[in-house]
Amino acid sequence: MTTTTAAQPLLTINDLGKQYGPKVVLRDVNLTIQQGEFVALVGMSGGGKSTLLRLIAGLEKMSTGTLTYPDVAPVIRVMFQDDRLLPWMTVRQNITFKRNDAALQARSQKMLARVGLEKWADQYPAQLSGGQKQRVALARALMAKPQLLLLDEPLGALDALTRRKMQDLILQVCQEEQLTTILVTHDVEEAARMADRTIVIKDGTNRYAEKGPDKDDPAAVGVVADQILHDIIDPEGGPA
Ligand SMILES: Nc1ncnc2c1ncn2[C@@H]1O[C@H](COP(=O)(O)OP(=O)(O)OP(=O)(O)O)[C@@H](O)[C@H]1O
Repeated sequence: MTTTTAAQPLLTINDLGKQYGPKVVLRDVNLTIQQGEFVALVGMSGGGKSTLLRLIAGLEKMSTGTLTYPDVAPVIRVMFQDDRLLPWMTVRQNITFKRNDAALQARSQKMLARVGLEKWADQYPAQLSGGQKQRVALARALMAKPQLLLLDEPLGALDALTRRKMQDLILQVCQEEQLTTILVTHDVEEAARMADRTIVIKDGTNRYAEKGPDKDDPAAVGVVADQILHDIIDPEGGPA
């Protein structure tokens, strides 16, 4: 997503560190996320990407450092790899939690339309495909009109074609809703394809940042994906 207005920080992370007991998972993370930016976090498995996302979400406390919002604290929603839908509720109930408020019902209708599921509103999660369930999870995340959407491998369990369609849907929705988005992914091509900027988390810190390709040039995605992969595996990598 390309922003046309001058970049304004949505959140700033300074010298962030996270330990679990003696185990240091993150250290010296310094990062600024701009409003409207789509940022991907990539890196080796166990490198601390999801931990960083949970810290940003406020689901865990950092051990050291600060996370500040130059403006007001944004409304944040998280989408995970598993859809976390309630099986005893219909699609609509899963996103409205059975509240009957008229504005909420209207927004649920709009969000279901946005993710292409109006016709599935009265079905139960067990009747949906994996991709459809993730669409419901996306609609649910959007209900609160978040400013910051955190995506923790939400497409990891989907087949390649469904995944590609979901990438496009997420990009479109993020643009329409003017969201700032942080995506954790294992897939370097997904990062290159979706993100304005990809941050490589390595040795517990943010080592590299790769700018996303021109979205109108499909061939450029592969070039950026290769560079991200190189950053991840480069044994000589220094600080960003
Ligand atoms: N609650 C916890 N207690 C102890 N260790 C934890 C806890 N949560 C995460 N860790 C450890 O922190 C490290 C980073 O985990 P994290 O899930 O953030 O990595 P990741 O980069 O997201 O990995 P993956 O790509 O495999 O999902 C791992 O070694 C993990 O075992």
